[in-house]
Amino acid sequence: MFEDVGMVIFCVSLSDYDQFSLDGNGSLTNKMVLSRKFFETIVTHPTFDQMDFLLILNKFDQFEKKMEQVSLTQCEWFSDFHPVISRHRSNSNSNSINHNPSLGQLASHYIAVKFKRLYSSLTGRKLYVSLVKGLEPDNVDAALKYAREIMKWSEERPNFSVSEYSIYSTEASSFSH
Ligand SMILES: Nc1nc2c(ncn2[C@@H]2O[C@H](COP(=O)(O)OP(=O)(O)OP(=O)(O)O)[C@@H](O)[C@H]2O)c(=O)[nH]1
Repeated sequence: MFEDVGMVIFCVSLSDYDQFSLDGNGSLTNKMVLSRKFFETIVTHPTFDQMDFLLILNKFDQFEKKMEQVSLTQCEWFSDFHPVISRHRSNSNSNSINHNPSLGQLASHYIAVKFKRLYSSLTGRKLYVSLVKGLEPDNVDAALKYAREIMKWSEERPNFSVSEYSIYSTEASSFSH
């Protein structure tokens, strides 16, 4: 715990959705569910009250590959993931904007919305999210640049709330790639 913290960057490995680990009570628990529990603890901690949070969804490269082999519903939190897939979807070039997103892109947006809804229900605030490939330095730099921008916005933010445009619904706004 530190004083003068401007924002919290919380990292989650996307590829954890089919992994298991022992929780504090010694029970085998899905690692994404463990991340969610830890996220809930940090988000509701009084030290971070009213603080901006940036969720980094890391290992997007591994995740895209894994999604082709292992269903996201392996994680109980994601049991309602039923994407509508185009037969002409592309799996490559995940950074491009296209109208046929890969399964990995659909799934990562779904996970971002899950965390955004959870965060909003706990704090009434908006969660910022960034998809990251941690082994690509430019990708990490872009996420950190996004974090600096959020801090700047929050310094400049007037004392009234402004509704923001979102293509993913209110809870799912502010999604960085
Ligand atoms: N492919 C890929 N590997 C990554 C990425 N980010 C980190 N890594 C690699 O992941 C490894 C370490 O990450 P983890 O195994 O998650 O480390 P950890 O948090 O100590 O692991 P656990 O506590 O067991 O979950 C290192 O080998 C990193 O190089 C990424 O975005 N993509």
